[in-house]
Amino acid sequence: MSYLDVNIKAQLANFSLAIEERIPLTGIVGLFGHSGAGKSTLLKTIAGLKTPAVGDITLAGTKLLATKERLNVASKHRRIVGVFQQDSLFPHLNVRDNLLFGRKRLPSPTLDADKIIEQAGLTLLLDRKVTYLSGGERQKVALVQAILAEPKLLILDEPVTALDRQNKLAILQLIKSLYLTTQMPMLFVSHNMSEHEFLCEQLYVMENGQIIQRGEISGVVGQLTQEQRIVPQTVLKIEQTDLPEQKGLAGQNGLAGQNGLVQLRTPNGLELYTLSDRIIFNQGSSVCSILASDISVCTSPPDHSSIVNQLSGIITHISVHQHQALLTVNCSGQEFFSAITSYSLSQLALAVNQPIYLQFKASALQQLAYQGD
Ligand SMILES: Nc1ncnc2c1ncn2[C@@H]1O[C@H](COP(=O)(O)OP(=O)(O)OP(=O)(O)O)[C@@H](O)[C@H]1O
Repeated sequence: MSYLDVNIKAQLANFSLAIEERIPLTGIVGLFGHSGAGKSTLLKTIAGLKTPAVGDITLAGTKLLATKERLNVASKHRRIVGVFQQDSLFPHLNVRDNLLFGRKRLPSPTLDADKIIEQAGLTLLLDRKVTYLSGGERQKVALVQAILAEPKLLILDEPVTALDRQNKLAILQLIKSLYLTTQMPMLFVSHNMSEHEFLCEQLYVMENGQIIQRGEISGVVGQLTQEQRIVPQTVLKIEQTDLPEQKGLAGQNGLAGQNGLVQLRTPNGLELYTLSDRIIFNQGSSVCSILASDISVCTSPPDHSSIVNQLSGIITHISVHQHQALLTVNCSGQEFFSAITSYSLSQLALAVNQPIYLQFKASALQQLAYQGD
């Protein structure tokens, strides 16, 4: 396994950055932090765009910075490429030439460029000028351009923040599928936890110039919730909506099913209900979320309940902080988060590995983003 080792100290006016971290480059690694936490400063330092007062940075065994030895590899030689909120495509070049730009410098490229361009759905756009692309298409080109430069580390710094929600999921899904194809080390930075939950297995959390949490995403999310730093939510991929009565468009965006309910199905076969005005219907896949505070639990199957979403699962993790408890529950392979009081936790005598029933209203299931055809 390769690592990104960062051991740096920097002072920028009133802001101090102090990082001492060994980050395993496996899966897409998430970096979360609220505005001003120091994410951009850290990324710029890793990429060689800022030099800290003291420190060492080593990427996959190659030393990039060692201030004691006066070693500071120039940014352009670090083999670290970034994709940002705003792309920096060359306006005078077409899509093909933009895509292949960074590749020219590679002595022996290993990725199959045609295959990746096809995977990203860019083949038909190759001859088009980038000034004639939509925002989502431009970001796809920026992403594939970065991947085709075959960096040792790809930094994705808020890459979907500037996109409308219709394009967000398409780019997130593309990042995921390109990671699976290339296994390229990726550091994904965002202040949106849903995006991390969708993409990352490992998460690092920054605050005040330091990494304050690290580890497997569900554990980190649980911890942040308990400390009331974030509102936790379950993020679900939705594969299809398939009630036969969902025929005919209602309103601008949605499909009206029977009683205004729309049935959704996840890839693991869970069938859930939402309200027709909570979802933009499209034939493509979608992502929905439910706040942990909207999911309640029962130790026996709920009977005669008005709540339409009822699932059975197994408790896999419980974390308690003051008067709040966060349960992680596995239902047919999908993790759900439920926030309950520690009073309910003890009243119901809940424990890890215990079978349990979850309930949440249709109105609690909201769409995060959707992908068009
Ligand atoms: N050149 C500089 N001189 C002085 N202070 C700076 C400089 N660059 C950044 N800062 C300060 O460092 C802190 C961290 O900024 P940074 O941009 O790294 O945060 P961030 O987590 O990336 O935030 P955002 O998500 O809003 O981009 C901020 O308080 C910022 O004002």
